[in-house]
Amino acid sequence: MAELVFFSGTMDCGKSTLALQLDHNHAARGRQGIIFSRHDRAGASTISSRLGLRADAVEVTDGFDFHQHVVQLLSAGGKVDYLICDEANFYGSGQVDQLARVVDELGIDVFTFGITTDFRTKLFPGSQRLIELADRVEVLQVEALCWCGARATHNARTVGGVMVVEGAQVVVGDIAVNAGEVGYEVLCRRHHRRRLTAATARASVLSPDVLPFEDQPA
Ligand SMILES: Nc1ncnc2c1ncn2[C@@H]1O[C@H](COP(=O)(O)OP(=O)(O)O)[C@@H](O)[C@H]1O
Ligand SMILES: Cc1cn([C@H]2C[C@H](O)[C@@H](COP(=O)(O)O)O2)c(=O)[nH]c1=O
Repeated sequence: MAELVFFSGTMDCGKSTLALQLDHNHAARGRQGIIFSRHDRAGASTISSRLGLRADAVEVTDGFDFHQHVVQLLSAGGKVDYLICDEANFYGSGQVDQLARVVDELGIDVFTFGITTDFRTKLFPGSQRLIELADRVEVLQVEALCWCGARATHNARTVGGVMVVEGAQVVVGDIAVNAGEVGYEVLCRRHHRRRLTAATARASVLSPDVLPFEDQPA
């Protein structure tokens, strides 16, 4: 039976890599798939992984209708066995409903990939709907790590390495700490709550305020 699966995790845990691997494995067995993405860092109509893999993809725009797109392809005599949907956190909740229809009414497997929560720990609309509708939610096995070594569970947005908590939900970017640039860093919940990024933790260790006093007068 066809399935709607949501592969989720933090940024940088290997979601796009897995999406491309799944596509490769299914295609190698003669199955016909379509890859979709939205706002990939490498540009429109692309799916890219930090391991260097990249492929063409159909760009999902605001008005895009997955069900209509697949029905049109099938009506034109095309074959569609599965959909790979990357950056699904950026999809609209209605588009996730369309994906569920593709599974239930057309018998096509849909594999979706995305982060669940934004830099403020709030669910993205697309991810929320996937958690509500998916047959399975799979948390990726390759764990991204916080600077402290604990498993990273949250995504922080940074400017010059300092965590920020104001701003638009969607700002395309990468894991980075370049001065002045908007970037992201994955953290454990404890350090996300305390807004302690790698750079701020390093700075607080180096700060004379927190060094033990020596040669104190008696
Ligand atoms: N130079 C490297 N050598 C080995 N693995 C790497 C390297 N660079 C990135 N990776 C792996 O790629 C993962 C990120 O993959 P990617 O598919 O881009 O993640 P996501 O889509 O979840 O943001 C990292 O967690 C790491 O395991
Ligand atoms: C936390 C968070 C992330 N984003 C953006 C940043 C990246 O462009 C993507 C995630 O891509 P990845 O392949 O999972 O690394 O999402 C955002 O727009 N808003 C956020 O709060």
